[in-house]
Parts: sequence; structure tokens; C-alpha cells
Amino acid sequence: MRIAVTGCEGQLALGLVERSHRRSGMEVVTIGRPHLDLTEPATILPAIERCRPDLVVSAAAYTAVDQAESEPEAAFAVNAFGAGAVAEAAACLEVPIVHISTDYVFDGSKPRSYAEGDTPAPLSVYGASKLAGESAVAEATPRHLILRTGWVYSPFGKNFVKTILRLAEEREDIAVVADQRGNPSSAIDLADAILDISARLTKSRQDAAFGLYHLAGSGVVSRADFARHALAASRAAGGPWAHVRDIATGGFPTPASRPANSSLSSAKFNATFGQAMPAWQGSVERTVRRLVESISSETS
Ligand SMILES: NC(=O)C1=CN([C@@H]2O[C@H](COP(=O)(O)OP(=O)(O)OC[C@H]3O[C@@H](n4cnc5c(N)ncnc54)[C@H](O)[C@@H]3O)[C@@H](O)[C@H]2O)C=CC1
Repeated sequence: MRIAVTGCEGQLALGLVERSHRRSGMEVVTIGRPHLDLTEPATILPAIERCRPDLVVSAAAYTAVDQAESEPEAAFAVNAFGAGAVAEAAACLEVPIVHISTDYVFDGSKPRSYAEGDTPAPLSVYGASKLAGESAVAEATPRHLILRTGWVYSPFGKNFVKTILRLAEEREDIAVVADQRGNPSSAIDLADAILDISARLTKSRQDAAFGLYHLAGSGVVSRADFARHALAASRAAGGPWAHVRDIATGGFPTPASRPANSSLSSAKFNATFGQAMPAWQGSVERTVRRLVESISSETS
């Protein structure tokens, strides 16, 4: 099976490449700029068609949450119109699509984890653009799986865990918001889950499983406790450590508002596909060990 993934350097794209190497008969081809540019609709179908995929994973996105507040056109061009064009290309090539969306489609006012039936109400331009992308994908093809995830981290690219480890090298004390809760989701675990279900998605043209799902790391935590866990894992692996000081979101103003609770229930995905994402703690520890090893090998 050949899987075409949009975005060459993205965390999830690189996770899919890495995890596919462990599976026989599975090839992941990443496509990105300049060959596939989500803001250049004419590039999209030809670039995907050249891969002759059995499945498309739409992972590329405008992910600069704060910057999107001052660049709404750019965010919508990529996350809404670009995502729709990728789904149209998948429909044209008669292959299914897995499209990745976000917990930031919710406003965070629900006291419990969000289910697929809960009404989205994005607080940010990024969240609104991703929500518009979900609609565009669903309109383009019935053979879609829209996976909303949250708080993605990995050994690759830019992410919260890497930022916290970098700050711990520079400071003894790091202030982290303690009133935002979510599910840390490893891009490696997400990649495994997508690869696990890919055969089922390509098997049937009318699988009842197509639709909208939440898929995030198991367990809910605050940003501050997420940071503490990553730093404890780093210290255990011989890496940097710092004290984490709880602050309120109001004490760390950002251009984009973020939901206080963006935790997602993955129960529908788990029941439909018979598998669950690992507990977030162990996945954070595995990622941190890799990061600490790479810091050590760079400095030795
Ligand atoms: N990073 C996070 O915490 C979360 C991410 N998501 C979603 O998960 C998916 C994967 O996220 P990550 O791997 O973390 O993203 P990432 O930011 O690591 O990578 C995004 C990729 O999209 C590419 N891209 C951006 N604009 C493009 C354009 N015009 N044409 C072609 N490629 C373009 C970038 O070059 C990059 O390779 C995205 O859809 C994102 O919205 C959802 C929830 C949380």
C-alpha cells in the first residue's frame, strides 16, 4: 500500500515515514512545497496523482496558532481551501482520505472531554480555519476520515516538549499555564494508529467507518503538569531539568485565545477500530529519551 502524505517536514508526516519503515508492504510518500502548495490549487492534484496513492493523509496545515490571528487569509487558504482541494484530489483519484483536524475547534467551556457530537465553537482564527477545512473535506468526498487531535509533540519539528527542554537548558524556573487542559498526543502514536487502520479504509468503498473521530493521547493533563512530566523524564535520562511554576492563562497573554479544556474523548475511534492510543505519560517519556539522546550526541 502506498500512502501520500501532505507536508514533508511536519511532525505527523515524519512520524508516518518513520513508522512505515517498520511495516512490510507499506510505503509513505511525503509531498510538500514547491511540488504541492496548498495555496496553489493547480499543484495539488498533479502532485498527489504522481504518487499513485492508495490512501491520502492530509497532514499539512498552517499551524502557527498565534500568527493566524493577523493572517486569517493565509490560514484559511491553507487549512480550509487547501484541505478541500486535497480531498477533491483524493475523490478524483478514487482513494480515501484521512484528514487531520484539531481540538481547537472547541471553545473549552465543557467540563468533560469533548465527543464528536459536541458543537464546535472555535475561539481562534486557526480553529475556525480548521473547522472550515473539515466541512470542505466532508463535502468533497464521503470516503473521508476526519481525525481531530490535540497537543501534538514528537522528536521532530517544533513542539511544546522541545520548547520546554530548550527553556530548561537556559533557565532554572519556567512559567507554564496551569488552567489549560488537554491530551498530549505523540505524532508517533498517531502515525501508528493511522497505519493500523489504513488497510481497512482502502478495502471498502462504502465502509460505515468513514466520518468524524477524535483521536488523542489517553489521559488528560494541564499544560504545567505536561511540562513537569517531560522535565522529570528528561532529568531521569540525564537531560535538562527546571522547576515549573504554575501561571494562569491571563498571566501569559497570547494573540490567539486557547480553550481552557480541549480534551477529546477517543471512545468512538476506540470502539470502531478496536484500538486505543497509549497513555500520554509513557509516550512523553519515550520522546524525551530520544530528544535527550540527540542533544547528548550533538554536544559530544
Ligand atoms: N501541532 C499540534 O499541536 C496540533 C496539530 N494538529 C493538526 O495536525 C496536523 C499535523 O500537525 P503537525 O504535524 O504538528 O504540523 P507541522 O506544523 O509540524 O507541519 C505542518 C506541515 O504543513 C506544511 N505546510 C504549511 N503550509 C503549506 C502549504 N501552503 N503547502 C504545503 N504544505 C504546507 C509545512 O511545511 C509543514 O511541513 C495538522 O493538520 C494540524 O493542524 C491538530 C492539533 C494539534
